[in-house]
Amino acid sequence: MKLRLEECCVVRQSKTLLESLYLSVKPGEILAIIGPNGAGKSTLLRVMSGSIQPTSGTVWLGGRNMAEFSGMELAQHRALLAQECTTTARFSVQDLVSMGLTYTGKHIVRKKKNEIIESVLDRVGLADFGERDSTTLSGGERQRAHLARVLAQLHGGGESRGAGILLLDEPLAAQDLAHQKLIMECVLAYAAQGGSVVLVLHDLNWAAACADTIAVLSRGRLHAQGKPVEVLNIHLLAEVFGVQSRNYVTHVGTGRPFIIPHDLMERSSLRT
Ligand SMILES: Nc1ncnc2c1ncn2[C@@H]1O[C@H](COP(=O)(O)OP(=O)(O)OP(=O)(O)O)[C@@H](O)[C@H]1O
Repeated sequence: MKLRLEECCVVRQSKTLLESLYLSVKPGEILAIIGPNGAGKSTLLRVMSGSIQPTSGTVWLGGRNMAEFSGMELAQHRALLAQECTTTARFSVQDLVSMGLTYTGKHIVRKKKNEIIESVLDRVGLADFGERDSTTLSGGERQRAHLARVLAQLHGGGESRGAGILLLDEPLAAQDLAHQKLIMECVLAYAAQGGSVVLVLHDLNWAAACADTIAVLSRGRLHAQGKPVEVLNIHLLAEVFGVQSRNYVTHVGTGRPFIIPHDLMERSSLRT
């Protein structure tokens, strides 16, 4: 199902958080949203998920205005992993994940629900954590438990292989390298099955390595949009992030850019 934003603006307390945005993601595509702190990335993701309405403009989901979707319909088609996932009540991890099935798993029998929960926990590297009190999880484990909840939601909606939309806000922020890789594998697998994925990422190299399209937000505006190789360059780093870098390299095998903090490395080597 295609998701498309048409001239979307968000204004809060007379401040424009998003300005006249046009953006789309189609089935099978991975879209990475990058930009400095406060650029409007999380706000954009919330608009794309339908959890907040744009002040003006329209979000189209499969050709229908998203504002017309019921909560149940939205739950079946898209799932949002928010930037901060807190867990205060003492649910077990499997109960936390089963909350993803509250709407979309109503018709599913208990045995099948348990299979879904087991499968998504395995995918996020928490196969042995089902019985654990979720308030005792580490930051990275907690984020992955919530990712499992979100995957379960789409699974219950029948969108595990197909037209669902997975919206992830900084899913790598709390993860070590092995788990960053595991999560990006989940993302690639979901897109390979025909799903759409929208990721807010601060790590530009993961965006460069895995995204089909990168959208660069700066002060609520779409500064640039295109393939990683078209978008990521030293001019962008200077203009949008205010970081001067003399160089970046291109990965020989794939032709995708890889950004190295070249100047910092040179300065560090002077200290040794
Ligand atoms: N309800 C609100 N009222 C006023 N300003 C808001 C409101 N919500 C968000 N903002 C501001 O809008 C801007 C965009 O916020 P948003 O969370 O979308 O940024 P972001 O790009 O995700 O940032 P980060 O990389 O730091 O997570 C920020 O300056 C934030 O302080």
